[in-house]
Amino acid sequence: MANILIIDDEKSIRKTLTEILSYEGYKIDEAADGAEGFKMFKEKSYDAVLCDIKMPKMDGLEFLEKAKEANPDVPIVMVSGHGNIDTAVDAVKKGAYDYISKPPDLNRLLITLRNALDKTSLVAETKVLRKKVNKTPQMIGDSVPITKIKDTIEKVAPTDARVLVTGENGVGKELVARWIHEYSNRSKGPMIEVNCAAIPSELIESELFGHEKGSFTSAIKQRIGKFEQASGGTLFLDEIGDMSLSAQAKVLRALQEGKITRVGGDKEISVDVRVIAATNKDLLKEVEEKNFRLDLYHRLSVILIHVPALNERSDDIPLLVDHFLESVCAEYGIAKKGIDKQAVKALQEHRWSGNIRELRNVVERLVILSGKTINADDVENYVLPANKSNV
Ligand SMILES: Nc1ncnc2c1ncn2[C@@H]1O[C@H](COP(=O)(O)OP(=O)(O)OP(=O)(O)O)[C@@H](O)[C@H]1O
Repeated sequence: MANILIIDDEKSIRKTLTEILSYEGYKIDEAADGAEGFKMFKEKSYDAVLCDIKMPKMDGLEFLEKAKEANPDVPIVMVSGHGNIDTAVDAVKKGAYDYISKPPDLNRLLITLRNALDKTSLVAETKVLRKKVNKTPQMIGDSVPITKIKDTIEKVAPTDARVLVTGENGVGKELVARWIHEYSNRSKGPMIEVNCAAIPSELIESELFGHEKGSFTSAIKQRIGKFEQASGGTLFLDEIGDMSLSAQAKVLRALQEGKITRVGGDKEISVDVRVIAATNKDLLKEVEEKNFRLDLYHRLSVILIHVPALNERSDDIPLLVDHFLESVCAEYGIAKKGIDKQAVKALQEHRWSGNIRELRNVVERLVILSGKTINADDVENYVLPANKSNV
């Protein structure tokens, strides 16, 4: 339930507001002047504040100014007497959410407050989403291979060199690509990802290079391809080993000449793109088997980064477990659970498939099924082969 702070020097007004709002289920704190109110505002987190304008010590406007500085996201509703409607309007200009007049009209009070609280939850939601959308996840680990990878990323990122990232499924290849982009001079540009394995071979060319209207039956509109979308940024070609030979020929040309032509078009379009590719296949073997072009392989693999599977860097497991414990518990909205040394050791000795997502799932399962501190018995009981049930 929402926490509301009421600041008013008139006891009777505080009492009325508190009665109405408590009845509606809000949790209320009261302060008798701006100074006391500001002290409480700093100490506790409120979802909204109702603040009188004329008060001794610190008046409503001063409170508003200070509170906006301390936490601009909390909506403040001014409560104004007859004489100071103008000041209330002024307060709204200075950042107050709205104002209500004394004596407070019940409906207007409740509606204003509800709107203000909706705003608070929207602001909070947007923050969470923004964090989710914008942030490249951390690359956890200080094992020798991960440290080397981080060093290489730092060296390679500012150049425009093409990078081929190899490794099994889910070992963190995309994360490597994201960090190269993030540390590069192109980080303000887009990072566009294409999963070559997920797109049917007859559509991959139009996906990569775009098409002109009417170039094939379903081409109803002109379409801009991923190469053009990534211009000024980075194009991440994931699962490149699954790309058809005819698309490979066109990608090769795009890399050689820095130009593409849309499917069904005849105009050459220059693109300024850095390409990072990834694969879980042995590309040289694919070359031998004539599934992959050697010339494209050479173009893509100026820098090679191999990301080892989890079993080859078990030194990183304690850090990864701690990291996932923190993020899983935060997602569930619970305090971070502990894990004892034996449990960590048991996780380190487990035969992992190599996929980091598997470790995260296991941590999530342990968080759900174990007590406050995860112990070795929990690991024994809950970290089971996929075909066994937890009960
Ligand atoms: N070193 C790491 N620290 C923390 N999280 C990691 C690390 N490596 C990978 N992850 C996380 O594990 C998940 C899988 O990583 P990612 O998608 O980069 O792997 P991938 O090799 O590209 O997978 P795929 O082969 O399925 O395309 C992601 O959620 C990623 O953020």
